[in-house]
Amino acid sequence: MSNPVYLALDLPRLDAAKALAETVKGHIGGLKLGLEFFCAHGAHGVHEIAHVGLPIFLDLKLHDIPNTVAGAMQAIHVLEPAIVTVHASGGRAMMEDAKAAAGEHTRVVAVTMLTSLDERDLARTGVTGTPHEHVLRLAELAEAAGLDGIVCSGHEVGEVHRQWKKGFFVVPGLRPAGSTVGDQKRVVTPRQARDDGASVLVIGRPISRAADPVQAAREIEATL
Ligand SMILES: O=c1ccn([C@@H]2O[C@H](COP(=O)(O)O)[C@@H](O)[C@H]2O)c(=O)[nH]1
Repeated sequence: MSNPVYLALDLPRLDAAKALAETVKGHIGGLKLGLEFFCAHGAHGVHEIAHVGLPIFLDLKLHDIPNTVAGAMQAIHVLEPAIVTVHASGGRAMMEDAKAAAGEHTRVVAVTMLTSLDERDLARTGVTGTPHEHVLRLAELAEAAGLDGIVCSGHEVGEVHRQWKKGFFVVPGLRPAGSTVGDQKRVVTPRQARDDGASVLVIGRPISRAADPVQAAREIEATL
């Protein structure tokens, strides 16, 4: 089985991001480039990181009208990402058009409820029900729209996996036992998420901010 860990390269400097990726590449399965990276370094930065030789996950969390999101998906074809994110709350038509516009080898997955939110935060956005109910509802919508899977926390992935057997599940908000949680609220360990059916484990700061990132990545790998 290939390594399910995608390292989130949320670093401001391209040279530092590339050096970190090169250092830990033997202990991870892919590299996740998010908004911070893409806003700072754009397509050039993605090409640079692609030279490391691991699959690239473009976590752009696209959320706009269907025509605009489809245009953005077409524009990133050339970067050949393995995975791209859109927001499920953008609606079914937007997700359908995003999938139709994506490259043949790109998995399109929908962000359901950010792992930095809890039930109280959700209620404040005007959404009724529990995080569980909200995630399951959006997972159903993403499946109906023909997407490959969703992004959710480790709290929900087990139930979503039972309901969507062939889905592809990306789980961030992962913390090895005893590590700093930071701004994340719905967290589980990497092992727990994998056991509950996660396809991809997104891990950033527990590796990138560790005193020894290789050792941190190795220790996570050993738990899986
Ligand atoms: O719900 C979500 C969706 C995306 N993310 C992203 O994952 C990483 C997590 O980084 P850590 O340092 O391990 O907390 C980050 O790039 C987020 O943008 C998420 O955390 N939650």
